[in-house]
Amino acid sequence: MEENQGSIKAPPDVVLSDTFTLVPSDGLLLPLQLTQTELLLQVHPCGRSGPSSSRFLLADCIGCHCFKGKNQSDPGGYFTVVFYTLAEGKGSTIYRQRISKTFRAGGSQDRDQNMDTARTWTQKIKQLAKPQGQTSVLPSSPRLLVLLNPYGGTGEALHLFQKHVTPMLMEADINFTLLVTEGPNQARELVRDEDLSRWDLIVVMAGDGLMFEVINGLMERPDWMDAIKKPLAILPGGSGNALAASINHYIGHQQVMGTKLLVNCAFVLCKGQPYPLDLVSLTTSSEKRLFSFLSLAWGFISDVDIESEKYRFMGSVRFSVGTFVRLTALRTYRGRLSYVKASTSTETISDSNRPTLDNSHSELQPNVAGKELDDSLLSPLDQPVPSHWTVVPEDQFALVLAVYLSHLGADMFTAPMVKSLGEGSIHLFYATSRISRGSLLKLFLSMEKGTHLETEIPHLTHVPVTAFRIEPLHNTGIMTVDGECIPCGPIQGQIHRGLASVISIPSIT
Ligand SMILES: Nc1ncnc2c1ncn2[C@@H]1O[C@H](COP(=O)(O)OP(=O)(O)OP(=O)(O)O)[C@@H](O)[C@H]1O
Repeated sequence: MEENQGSIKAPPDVVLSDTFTLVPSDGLLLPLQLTQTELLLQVHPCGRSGPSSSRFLLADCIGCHCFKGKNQSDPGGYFTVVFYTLAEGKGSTIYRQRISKTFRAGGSQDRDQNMDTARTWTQKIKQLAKPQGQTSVLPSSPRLLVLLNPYGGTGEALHLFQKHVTPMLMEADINFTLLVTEGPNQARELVRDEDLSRWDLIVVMAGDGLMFEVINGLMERPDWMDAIKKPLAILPGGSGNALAASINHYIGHQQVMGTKLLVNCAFVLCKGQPYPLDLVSLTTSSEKRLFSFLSLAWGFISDVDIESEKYRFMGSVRFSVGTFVRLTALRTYRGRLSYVKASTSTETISDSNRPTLDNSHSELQPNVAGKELDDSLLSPLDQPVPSHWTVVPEDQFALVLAVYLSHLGADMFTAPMVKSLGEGSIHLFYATSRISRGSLLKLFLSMEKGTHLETEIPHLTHVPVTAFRIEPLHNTGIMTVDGECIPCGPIQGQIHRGLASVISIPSIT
């Protein structure tokens, strides 16, 4: 919202213009104008102190409703407009905050006429508040299935959903069915067997672990090719919340955590459209196939992730505590690492050239052989990697991380080079045992702001790749996929660009 000192200059594209009383107010009639992009309210007549006009962006508007006055003798017609504007909160952080404005139309003695005016404004505001210039893939009243893990993060997901998300969805006229999960794998089995035509959107209010379950459940279906295109949405309710933080970053929102991140993401859910999400197909030596949207970690990062489970009550601080604990007794792991370098043409996708769901232009588009998704870059795990692969000589590693989103957690801006969803690149980081504890500490302390790669860190390598293979020499240690623990052993993967679909909005910057 912007406030101006001068009177409203007549904008060139006025759609509606009238005078209303602001409720509650001192009864003054105030001029209100609706343009294609804004609602402009003249608050005070010129010459009086204080801001004279307020401007609200329709891009920030999630809903508008009209209603009659409570009192039968009141002939007024009312409408309330709800915005989630970017505003500075405590500690100078900028995040979305609710502003609602209620107007009373009382130009006539006839209640029906005043209600007609309120209805006309409501309908026009709702129409113009829809994302403009984009073909909407979702219906105007989408049917949402919300899967919520009550034990994610600090165990407050249900309370946070009811307090912050339910009111927003109601104001945005979005219906939802809430399913609170009762244990691990329930969500995976549900999406695997569900009649997906009942839902327009599957929303995950949890951490990245539940989203991992949902994606793998969809990929286990016989109709996975269609099922994996079902739009997914994330609301942060876990302790890591990497997908939520990454989308928040790509949009241009400031890095925030907790309820601020939740409100930003709930706004995205109300206003968003599906965007392509890359998946990495992972194969283990037991022929098990997994689909990952975030990361594969071996060594320091997965050790911290899993060993810090016991500090879960601390929320995301658990990762910082876990980092200090593990640094004092750093473990290293012997193994081999190989990869296919990404071609330098892997470009950042701006909103204007972003591939649509059906029209991705990359050579990394999913390749379907028969009914299987073909990992064309990979050879079987029990055979050597193809000759064009780069092979890192066998070494002792402190960490190996393959990450495909910008954030590994709400305050872990691990891959600042990732600017948008669906870029088609895996960012492979590895550090050998020669890295010093001091360097590792510096790396993790500066990761919060994403400044860790601004100076060279000896013995840490970063390379963008499209496929990789990790071969631990001993099956000890911890490996995680999207933060979930898997048995440690040989594993390889390749990226499939835009295979899944996730709700986001265009960048605001
Ligand atoms: N009702 C439940 N009880 C116990 N575990 C559950 C339940 N529902 C889901 N789970 C499991 O909990 C695990 C972690 O869930 P989730 O990702 O939501 O939280 P988190 O680990 O706190 O967050 P993050 O993954 O972002 O760190 C998932 O593997 C999921 O299978």
